[in-house]
Amino acid sequence: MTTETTVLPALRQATAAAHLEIESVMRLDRLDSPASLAAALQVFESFLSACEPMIGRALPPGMREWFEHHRRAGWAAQDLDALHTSPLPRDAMADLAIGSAAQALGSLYVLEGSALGGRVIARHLRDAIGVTEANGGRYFGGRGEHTGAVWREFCALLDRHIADEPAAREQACAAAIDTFKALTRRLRDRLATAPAASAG
Ligand SMILES: C=CC1=C(C)/C(=C/C2=NC(=C\c3[nH]c(/C=C4\NC(=O)C(C)=C4C=C)c(C)c3CCC(=O)O)/C(CCC(=O)O)=C2C)NC1=O
Repeated sequence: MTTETTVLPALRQATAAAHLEIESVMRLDRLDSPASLAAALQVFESFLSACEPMIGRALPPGMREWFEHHRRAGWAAQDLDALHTSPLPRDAMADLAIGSAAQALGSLYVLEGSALGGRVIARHLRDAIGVTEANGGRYFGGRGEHTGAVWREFCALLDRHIADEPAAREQACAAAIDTFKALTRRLRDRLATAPAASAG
């Protein structure tokens, strides 16, 4: 038995640098036109479409049903449709291995954590470029007023389902770092080449 009762502080600490790095690439002020929003959404849609099935297969069985109700790739796809933007080609995500339950939990920490920005981002999209849930803001608007409750639910499930041993925590932390890095790389590549202003 360890005395540490939650894996969350370990995940936060392990991913602190990777988190800062992604924030420097994915700043809100870069979502300043429908075209730049669409470029970012292409990356999130492609990333989630590849990661969610990997995570779903590897999660502890007791978490799979919760996960099925909280997948978000479809929201990003819906937004691309509303913005008349094609999805990117399917991504094999060869640089991200999610094989164990601990790895799936660590990776899902990153995806669920990112949803915490929902309300801030929704307000920004509405005020800056007139985007609402109906015309491209479904993914970033996220769970709205339920955001905090879903996050607390996820944190409780994380603690319940992670094996109480150092190796499981280490795997979860490594997978969380890898998830941040894989997404950061794709955002950096896409946002470097995306149009800076609205293509109309
Ligand atoms: C795209 C814009 C975008 C924005 C502007 C954004 C904003 C916020 N992210 C937050 C927290 C987290 N964010 C991440 C991961 C990513 N953050 C990112 O920006 C990207 C891209 C990520 C990865 C997918 C994680 C793991 C946590 C949990 C940290 C924890 O509690 O352990 C909070 C809450 C801050 C607080 O109240 O503590 C806000 C406001 N989220 C976005 O996706």
